[in-house]
Amino acid sequence: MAEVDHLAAERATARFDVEEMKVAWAGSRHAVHVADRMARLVASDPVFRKDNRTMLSRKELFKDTLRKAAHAWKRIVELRLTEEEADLLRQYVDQPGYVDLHWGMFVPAIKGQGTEEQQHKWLPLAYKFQIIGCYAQTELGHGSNVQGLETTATFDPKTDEFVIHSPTLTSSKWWPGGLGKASTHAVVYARLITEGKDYGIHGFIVQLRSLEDHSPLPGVTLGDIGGKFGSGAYNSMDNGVLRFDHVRIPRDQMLMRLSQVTREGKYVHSNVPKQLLYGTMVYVRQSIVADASKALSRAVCIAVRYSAVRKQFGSQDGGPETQVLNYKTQQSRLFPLLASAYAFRFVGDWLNWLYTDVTQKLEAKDFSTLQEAHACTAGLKAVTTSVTADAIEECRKLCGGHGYLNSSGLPELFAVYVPACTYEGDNVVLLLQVARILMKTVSQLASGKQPVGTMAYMGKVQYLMQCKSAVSSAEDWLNPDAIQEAFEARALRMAVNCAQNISQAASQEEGFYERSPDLLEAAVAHIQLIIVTKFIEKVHQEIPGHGVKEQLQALCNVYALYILHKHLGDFLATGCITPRQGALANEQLGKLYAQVRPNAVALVDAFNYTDHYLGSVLGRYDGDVYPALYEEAWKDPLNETVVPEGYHEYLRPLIKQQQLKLSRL
Ligand SMILES: CCC/C=C/C(=O)SCCNC(=O)CCNC(=O)[C@H](O)C(C)(C)COP(=O)([O-])OP(=O)([O-])OC[C@H]1O[C@@H](n2cnc3c(N)ncnc32)[C@H](O)[C@@H]1OP(=O)([O-])[O-]
Ligand SMILES: Cc1cc2nc3c(=O)[nH]c(=O)nc-3n(C[C@H](O)[C@H](O)[C@H](O)COP(=O)(O)OP(=O)(O)OC[C@H]3O[C@@H](n4cnc5c(N)ncnc54)[C@H](O)[C@@H]3O)c2cc1C
Repeated sequence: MAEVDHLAAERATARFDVEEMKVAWAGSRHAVHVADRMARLVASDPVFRKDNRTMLSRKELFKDTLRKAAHAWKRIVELRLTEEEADLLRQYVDQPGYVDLHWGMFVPAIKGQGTEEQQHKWLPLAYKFQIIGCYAQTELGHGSNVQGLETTATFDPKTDEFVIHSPTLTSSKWWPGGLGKASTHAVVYARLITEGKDYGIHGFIVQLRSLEDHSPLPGVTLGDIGGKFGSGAYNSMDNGVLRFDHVRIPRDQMLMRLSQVTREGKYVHSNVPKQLLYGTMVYVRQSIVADASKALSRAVCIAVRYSAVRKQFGSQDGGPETQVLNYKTQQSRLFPLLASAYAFRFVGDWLNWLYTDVTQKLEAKDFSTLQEAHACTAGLKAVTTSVTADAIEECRKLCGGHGYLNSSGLPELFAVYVPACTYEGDNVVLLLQVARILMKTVSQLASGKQPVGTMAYMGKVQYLMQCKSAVSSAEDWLNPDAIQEAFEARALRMAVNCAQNISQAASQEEGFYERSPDLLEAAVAHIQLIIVTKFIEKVHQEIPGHGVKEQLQALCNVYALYILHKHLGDFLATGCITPRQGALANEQLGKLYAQVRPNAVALVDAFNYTDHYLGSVLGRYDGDVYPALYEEAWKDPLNETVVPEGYHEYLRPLIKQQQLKLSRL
């Protein structure tokens, strides 16, 4: 802990119990305790140092990632960490690497799509790192369109094997994390062909590299796809390319939980929806929502603390300069992001609950909630990642010039985070999936079918299509029912408008295609409603700790009214509220910002991040920013010598030449 706390005065103005807010943020006292322990374990270990990361070459960075992953594993084994502790430890190491895909996709794919026998065979190997796996789905030619993948897996009944082949250049697997250099195995998605028939995409476990010397197995060509956006950042990951030339694998390496190929080559599909093949993606999408709140809260923590330290311009009478956090513009840009971090945290918890519930139902062969799980994971993944990526960049701007320095932590955080808008489903593609489900739900309303889950509000169609908001003062917008009604009416009316427009087209498909920009907006409105609803529900729960509930209430209102203000066009165009009511919402928002202001630093302290995890001189807990910035600059390799390399080759001759010219004049 720092000797002098430059943010002490800020912390003293907090009107709530920060320790209890930590519990509300983490989910339980146990969660705070474990996270704290793991974060400190990582921060105190020199192997996990990361302040020099942006200065390493790609090769050095990759080797550093291998070293950290091996050391993390050693610590996990030595300390006999539980699964929960090990996950947290990896999170705090905070360096993308092959282990993310090994634990995050390879293992879940086998768990979700492998038979019990297959799980029994492969999972122990993966759990002990006797094999390292990745998830090889995307190809050079196709990523979003999974049904369009080209790799083939043709069954050969003579040898009881599948022949895995890449028939074209565009069928090369392209992007899988961990594939380029680290993985020994992959779950490969390929078109299953048996008895001359193409049965579409299925998963297969394929060994890629020797377990003795790591060389590629015969028929396998593979490597890294090259450098990516930003210095350091996601370049620690070996995203890879992979081609197969008639590689043979035993039949029992097809993941056979959902469908099987018999010894004779008969294709048998179990009586389950074929979309269960996409289960690993659904699992990862729900975890990405929780990750969004982590990335967003990190950026917000840096920007809030620095805005409290940074001062610009004096008062009229030459008094002390003003903390930039006191500028209303700074507050109106920053506090909605702070509120969004909390909103995403709580909707992430809810989504995790939904996912667990759906998984239990699927195990009991109840598939009724599959569509709800798909719509919520796809939509929330899309909205939370898009907002977070934009917000990290906004936090960089909120930190002025210093935000552009690598030592602020923000450039790297942005570069690591921004592909989340693309991986696990491009956000536009995912929102169009939500829109399709919305249109299906609207079309079923006429038949009297009652929508369920997060679509249930659509059942109130008669009321929501004609209701008028009763808000008549700014304070009325603090009523959760007023907020809920406005968001429900906006989402439903946008969906119904789209459905009406589509119905006028020559065909449903053509109408959907023509109206897809409007459909995106309708999907976003629906997802924002879910986030607002889950935040309101959270605040309705019993929340212990002095002032904690009040702060969360204020943040919930900030989130909802900020969205209302930002998307005012939607609310006005659908007639849910009047321009005057829109103005009242904005007035209330200003009052809420004033309420958040004295609590802002304490609200980011409640994230409980160590300085190591934040990785930012601007976001330091003690607020002692300037000496740290100054010191950090000297660590740059350019400052290793006073006279730079290249001086004698390029600078001196140039200067001397000009001096000579001048002396001749
Ligand atoms: C750390 C970073 C690591 C990154 C890793 C990666 O990126 S890995 C790579 C990540 N790659 C990607 O994320 C690729 C993104 N692309 C995709 O996920 C799919 O290609 C697609 C969903 C866009 C279309 O799929 P399609 O052409 O097969 O389907 P369709 O549109 O014709 O709809 C047919 C029906 O299926 C339903 N349904 C669809 N999905 C699901 C689901 N998950 N669950 C349940 N249901 C689902 C849909 O609602 C519809 O229902 P209806 O109306 O019949 O009742
Ligand atoms: C960092 C990173 C890690 C990754 N890790 C993995 C991994 O481990 N394993 C793996 O298999 N894959 C991985 N991927 C691949 C990733 O899943 C795909 O890139 C992603 O699904 C998007 O597909 P695409 O690249 O084909 O984009 P495209 O679909 O080609 O997108 C291009 C543009 O077309 C638009 N578009 C596409 N279809 C439609 C449509 N129907 N309607 C309207 N617009 C459309 C998109 O919005 C986008 O603007 C990774 C990607 C990245 C960037």
